[in-house]
Amino acid sequence: MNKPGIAALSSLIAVGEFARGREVVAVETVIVDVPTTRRHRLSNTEITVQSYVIVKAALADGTVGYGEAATLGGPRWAEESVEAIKANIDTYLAPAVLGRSVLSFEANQLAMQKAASRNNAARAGVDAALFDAAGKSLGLPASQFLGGALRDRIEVLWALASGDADQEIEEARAKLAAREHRRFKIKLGFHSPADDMARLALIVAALPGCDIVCDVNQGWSEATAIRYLPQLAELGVVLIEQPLLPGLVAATARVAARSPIPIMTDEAAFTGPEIVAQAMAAAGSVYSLKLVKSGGLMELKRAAAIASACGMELYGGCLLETGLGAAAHLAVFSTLPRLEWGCEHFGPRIVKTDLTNGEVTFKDFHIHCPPGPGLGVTINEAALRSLARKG
Ligand SMILES: O=C(O)C[C@H]1C=CC(=O)O1
Ligand SMILES: [Mn+2]
Repeated sequence: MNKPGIAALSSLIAVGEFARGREVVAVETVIVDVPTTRRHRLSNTEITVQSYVIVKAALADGTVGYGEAATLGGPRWAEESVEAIKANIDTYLAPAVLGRSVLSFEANQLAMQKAASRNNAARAGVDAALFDAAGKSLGLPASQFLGGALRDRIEVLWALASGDADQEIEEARAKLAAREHRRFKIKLGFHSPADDMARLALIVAALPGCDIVCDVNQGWSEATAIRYLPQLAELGVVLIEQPLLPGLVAATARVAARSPIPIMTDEAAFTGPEIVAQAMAAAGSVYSLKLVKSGGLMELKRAAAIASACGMELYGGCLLETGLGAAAHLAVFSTLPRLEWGCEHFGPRIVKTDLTNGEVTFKDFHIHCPPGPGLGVTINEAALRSLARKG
């Protein structure tokens, strides 16, 4: 059987009346450096400034869409840095989608995958801008292209990550009092395990009734994880995220087998085959969904389907995105048949200046999906200009 090429598929769809005027005519990028409200520590990096690449896609009909590619601490959380993301979008990904119909979502993603392998955050940034432009041009929310929304709000967790228990308790109490968050993620692995346990015990005692998730960001060995599992269980921790290095699949599976607390796979699985490998090895029973891992909105929805089919529960992960990146995730999360663990898109509140005009809102412990066309957010152009990296 002859397989139609990407170009042929794209033009097949592009003959439709809806495609007219909806060709991508420009893709521009800018790096922004956004200070955070406090130091955010992980086992292997820490930040006081969050850097993103903001992607602007323009259509022939004059519509403009925006997307965001997030990083954490330079090329530390993952291999992509904002400098590399910008260069690879400008040189490879933008030319791959220019001239194509913005409505050819699958063909555009395939063209980007052909132009650059991996580069998931970069592809996700362009993909989000295209979904935003497509939705704004047609007056439809991006979730409509993904099967339509099943929910308009999602329970949202807040991460405590200064490393100072007193500060963290005060921060959590303020979030509780404002009825914004009642689930908290504690970052572990930057203090000694014994110090982390003492810090965790103080936080748990100060927050009765709150769900506590611990993210080790690969900071422990198998032996350390096994040694501290009983204490984590005793403290009532509900989920342990990425305790070991991604390559330690068998060791993580042994930890999972002894753990009364489910293990969540984060950095260990970006692609579909990686998700399947983790699930088949029994190394994780919950999967953290992130655009920077999956490379696009449709791809993120596929990752959710793969993880679910393997029996994993789903958690809406983040990389401290602004309202723009959060909205791109919410467009997908809102359409998922299952999202057992809610999400953690606290990013718009940890940055000192959000890049949107506040369409993503936090109320009654939920993040509310912005209902407008495209990703449902508009860009605060003055903030974008003032935070854009110069030179
Ligand atoms: O989960 C991560 O590993 C990355 C990031 C997301 C939330 C947070 O506190 O850190
Ligand atoms: Mn994580």
